[in-house]
Amino acid sequence: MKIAVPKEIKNHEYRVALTPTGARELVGRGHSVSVQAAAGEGAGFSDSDYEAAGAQVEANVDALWQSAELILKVKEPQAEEVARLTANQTLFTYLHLAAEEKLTQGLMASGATCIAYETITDAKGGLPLLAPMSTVAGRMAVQAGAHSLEKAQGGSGVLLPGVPGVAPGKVTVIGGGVVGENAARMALGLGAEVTILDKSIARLEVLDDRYQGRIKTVYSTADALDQAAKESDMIIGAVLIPGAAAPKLITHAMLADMKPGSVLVDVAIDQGGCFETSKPTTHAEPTYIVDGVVHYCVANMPGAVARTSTLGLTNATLPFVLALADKGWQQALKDDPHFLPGLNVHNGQVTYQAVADAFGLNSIDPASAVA
Ligand SMILES: NC(=O)C1=CN([C@@H]2O[C@H](COP(=O)(O)OP(=O)(O)OC[C@H]3O[C@@H](n4cnc5c(N)ncnc54)[C@H](O)[C@@H]3O)[C@@H](O)[C@H]2O)C=CC1
Ligand SMILES: CC(=O)C(=O)O
Ligand SMILES: [Mg+2]
Repeated sequence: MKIAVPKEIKNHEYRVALTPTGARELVGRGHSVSVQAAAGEGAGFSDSDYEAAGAQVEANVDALWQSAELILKVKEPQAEEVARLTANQTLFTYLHLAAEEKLTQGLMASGATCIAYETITDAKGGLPLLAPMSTVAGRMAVQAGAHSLEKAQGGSGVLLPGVPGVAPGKVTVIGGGVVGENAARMALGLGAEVTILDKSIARLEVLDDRYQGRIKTVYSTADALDQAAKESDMIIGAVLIPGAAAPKLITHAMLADMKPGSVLVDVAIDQGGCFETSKPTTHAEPTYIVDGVVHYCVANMPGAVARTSTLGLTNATLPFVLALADKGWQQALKDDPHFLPGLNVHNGQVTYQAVADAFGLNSIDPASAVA
């Protein structure tokens, strides 16, 4: 199979979808791999590393896209990438479609087969291709939030661990999944007072057991959210309803109850965000202030730590990439019930119910697309 790896073009996105190690695996199985010149640079992989692994380095972006059967990316395609996609191509990347109607329409119009990393499941009920980047983003959320608390950033001037004789800052994490637990761990490590809110009692039980009371767990209700808004120095938004738009849990009106200079870090921004006043930001300008509350809403947080993130992401994606290349997308998805929900768009139709629901579109069962 002819596989292409473009250089990512989203703002300050330095990850790459395939490492030289992955290229070597594919080439060893008889596939042809073209990597755009300098695609791996931001993650510490040179063109000659890819060549040594048996890949071709392609400087001509048009030629790279036109010759590909399978395109491997990290971030959702940007407008100029959508325009390049054709009906006989398969795209494998993060898509987050429920947050982006225009992108959804563009992918439908392309006729391409679009498989999202973030809706692939595993036997334990997890999202194995989202989890490594959620781990990164969760760990980064606290350092981004702590920086945002500094006065020069518009923050309240609270140091999370406090000092002897001065109480630590309060961090509330909404959603105790992969992002939430990793954020909570970091905040705990810094010496903050940490509370996690979740709708899942089972998940709160796991966290309570794991952290032995060092992290408070609270069932997420409107009352609990009101209290979090009033008391927290930092709130981290880490909820997910897989594939769907995030619920708005902190409303604009609730900002009036928050302490001036407190910080909202909306990690769920890639699914539309879980705070009403969130809008996507970039690493170039990560924060903005609404009613005295600092908002950090970067939609590709792991892109900033591209070396670690690329290695973590490609460890998780490689088995799926190999299955797509070896078997073709239809057989690969047919053979694996956890890979099948990755299919979001095929042949002009949405194949993921929550994405269709977000925009009032019809969807078809992904199983019918591979039959
Ligand atoms: N901004 C960025 O760069 C990145 C963003 N993300 C995003 O972070 C979000 C969270 O991802 P994960 O932690 O992997 O998901 P997860 O599925 O592991 O955890 C989500 C948690 O939210 C809880 N939840 C759902 N609705 C809730 C509600 N109304 N109130 C309280 N809790 C609720 C669930 O019970 C679950 O425990 C996703 O939108 C993901 O795409 C992930 C990586 C990078
Ligand atoms: C999950 C995601 O959006 C990211 O890693 O950028
Ligand atoms: Mg996005």
